[in-house]
Amino acid sequence: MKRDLSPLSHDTPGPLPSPAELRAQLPLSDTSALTIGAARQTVRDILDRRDPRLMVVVGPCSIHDLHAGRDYARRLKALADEVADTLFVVMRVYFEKPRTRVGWKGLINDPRMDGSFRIDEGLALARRFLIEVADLGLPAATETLDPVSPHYVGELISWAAIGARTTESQTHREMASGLGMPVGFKNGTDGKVDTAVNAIASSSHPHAFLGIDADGRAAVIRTPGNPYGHLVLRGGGGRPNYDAASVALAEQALGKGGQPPNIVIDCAHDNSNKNHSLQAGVMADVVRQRLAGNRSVAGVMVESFIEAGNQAIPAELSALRYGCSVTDPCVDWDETAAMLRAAREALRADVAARRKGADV
Ligand SMILES: O=C[C@H](O)[C@H](O)COP(=O)(O)O
Ligand SMILES: C=C(OP(=O)(O)O)C(=O)O
Repeated sequence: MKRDLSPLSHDTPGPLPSPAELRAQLPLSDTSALTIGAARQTVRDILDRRDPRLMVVVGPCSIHDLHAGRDYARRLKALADEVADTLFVVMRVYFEKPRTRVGWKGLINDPRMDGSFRIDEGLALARRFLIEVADLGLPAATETLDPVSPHYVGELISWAAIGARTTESQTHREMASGLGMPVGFKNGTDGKVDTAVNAIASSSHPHAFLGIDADGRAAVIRTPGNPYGHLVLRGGGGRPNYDAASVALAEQALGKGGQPPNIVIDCAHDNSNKNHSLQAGVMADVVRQRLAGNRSVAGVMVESFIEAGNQAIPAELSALRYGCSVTDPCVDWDETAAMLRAAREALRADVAARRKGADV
C-alpha cells in the first residue's frame, strides 16, 4: 500500500521574495532609520529611568484599511508632538492577529480579507505602510507573531509585543532574543504573570535555533539575547490586573524572577473586559499610580481608532465602516486625544520634577 510520506500536509502557491529582495524593493530612508534608532533608544531610556516620560503605545487593534491607517497616523503624529514633553507616543501598527480560535489573522496573512491569503502582497503592504509611518517621524509598535515576519519588517519597529497567547512559546522567546527593539511580554490569557517573567528571563539569553536568513534560506540563527524584555499587564482569567495591588504583585514576581520592575499596562483586553469605554478609566488609574509615586509603570497601551467600537467583517467589503476596528473595540479619535491630553496635564509637573531630580 502506498503511503504519503510528505513531511507536512500543505500546498505552496509559490515562493515569496526573500527578505533581502523586499528590503531592496522598499528601502528605508536614512532619515527614517535615524527616527527609528532614536525611538528605540528613547524606549530603552524610559525603561532605564533615564527618560521620565510615560510611553503610550496607542493605535488600532489591527490595521485593515491603509487609507484609514494613514489618516490615523497623521492625526497621531500631531498629537504626539503636542504631548511630547510628558508622553512618548508610539503608534500601534498591528498587522498580525493571534486568534483564540479562528478569524481574520491580519493584513499580512490575508490583505484582501477574502480568504485569498496573499501573504506576498501583505508583506509588501505592511512594509510600505511602516515606511510611511517612519517618514512621518512617528515610531511604530507591533505584535511579532510569525517568526518569519520580522525578517521582512522588523527594522521598522521601535517597540514589539509578544502576545498573551504566545508568551509561553519557546519559538517566540527565541525570536524576541534577537529583536533589536525592546519587547513587552504580555501576561498569559489566564492572568498568570510568571509566564511572562519566565519569557523575559529566557529572551535575555542568547539562543540558537532554526530560522531563515536574509536570502530566505533555512539557516541556524544565533541571537545575542534581548536585555530590554519587560512585562505587559493585560488582565486575564476573568479579572483585570492594572490596579496598584496587582502592580505590586507583578513587581514582586519580577523581583523574584531576577528581572527589573518594568511594567506596561494594557488598558484594553481583559483590563477593560474588551469594553472600549472602560479604557480611559484604566489609563486614569495608571496616571494616579504614577502620581502616588509608582516607579515601575513605564508605559500604557490603548486600542484606539478613528471611530469607536468594532465591526464584523461584512461579506461585501464596500460595506465596511471607515476607521472602525475589525478586531477588538477601540476608543475613537476624540476620546484618544482627550485621554492623552488629560494624562499629559496630570503628569506634566511630575515628569518635569523627575527629569530635574535624581529620582528618575
Ligand atoms: O487583540 C486582539 C484580540 O484580542 C486577539 O487577537 C484575540 O481575538 P479573538 O479572541 O477574537 O480571536
Ligand atoms: C492580541 C493582543 O493582545 P493580547 O495578546 O493581550 O490578547 C493585542 O494587543 O492585539
